[in-house]
Amino acid sequence: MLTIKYKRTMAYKGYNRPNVPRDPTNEEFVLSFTLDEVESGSAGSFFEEFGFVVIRDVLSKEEIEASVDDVWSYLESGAWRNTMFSNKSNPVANKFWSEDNRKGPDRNIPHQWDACWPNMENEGILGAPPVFTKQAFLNRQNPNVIKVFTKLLNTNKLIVNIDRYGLFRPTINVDLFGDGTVFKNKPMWETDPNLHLDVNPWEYYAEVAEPPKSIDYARAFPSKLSHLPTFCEEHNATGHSSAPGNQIRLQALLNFIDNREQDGGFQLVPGFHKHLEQWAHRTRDTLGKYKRFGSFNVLPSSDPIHQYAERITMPAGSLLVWDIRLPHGSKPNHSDRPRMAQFLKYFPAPPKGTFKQRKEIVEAKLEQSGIGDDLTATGRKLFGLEDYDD
Ligand SMILES: O=C(O)CCC(=O)C(=O)O
Repeated sequence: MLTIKYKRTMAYKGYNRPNVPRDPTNEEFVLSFTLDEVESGSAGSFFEEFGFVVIRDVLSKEEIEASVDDVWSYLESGAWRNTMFSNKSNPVANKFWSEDNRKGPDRNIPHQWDACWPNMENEGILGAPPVFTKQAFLNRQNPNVIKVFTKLLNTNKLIVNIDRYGLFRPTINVDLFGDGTVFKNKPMWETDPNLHLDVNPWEYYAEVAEPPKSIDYARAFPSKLSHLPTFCEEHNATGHSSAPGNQIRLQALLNFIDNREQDGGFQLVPGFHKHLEQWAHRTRDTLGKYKRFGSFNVLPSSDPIHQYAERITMPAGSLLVWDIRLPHGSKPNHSDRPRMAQFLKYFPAPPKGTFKQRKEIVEAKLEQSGIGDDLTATGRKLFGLEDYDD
């Protein structure tokens, strides 16, 4: 027992945890940067040091309101159900399909949130499928968001992945019927605390680089317009650190409601991007032995790494970007306020023609979303509908 503990602690020898500065104007939040500070490079210097950065005022008040409304509407629509129950044209699904069983719970009646809630509730994610709503697409093509990624990735030829929404239910003083009559604490709505890596560190830092795997976007589902979880994972199949586009890999979220410590939400291990390589070598024959082939690696709750994690709190409308090499995850909600976010990943465009299958699916989903003329020329490239010029 003692030996294992010693070995695990050794894995963090040489890791120097930097102290994350607080916002001098509001101690509830960590230090954040403006879009001008992204331009000037000061946000980038912070990012290099800490492995993450919060950019505030990326979304306008109207965009925040529209996004909050869209997360609730998405919950209510039931569009997060998997294809068996949401795809009318599938003969098996047809047997079960009806307008009634397709709906989700009412945003104003938390009493309904027990019996009917999207899966992945332990993670605070609204169901497994990626989100294809108009507002989610608009946020993905938001010029301010693109500005940040263009600067941090040093290229304007970007692709965005199609990811999900996060919604942590409030757990304190919940107004069950939305009419001020019955209030309950709901500890069972707390999400599981977790730290993980969306990359396989042992593969990323392998002595011999293996070629990256190709992705089947319509994997295992009868209709190419159905469930499609692969979209959320595409950025994780990184392969080796020396592969093209792998020198820096970013993940991000847009935060829609002021997020304080007690609201639960994102946490990370600051500065760990500088230590991951060492850690991967040290843990290759212990942790790595069991998790070798996965690109999603949860760090055991007994691992001392949890003591180094920090909640990243921030105002509504902020964009948080982190390096894929940071162990990260979330902590549960302990307040009367929900936590809401949209997850995003941008990456340099791969060679022309890589996205034939992906393009067909995204094109159909964009049309279904009703984005119409609001799809921008940049959006068409970001979503992979059109190639970038050489
Ligand atoms: O913010 C969260 O709830 C966790 C997000 C996360 O772990 C991820 O996007 O990989």
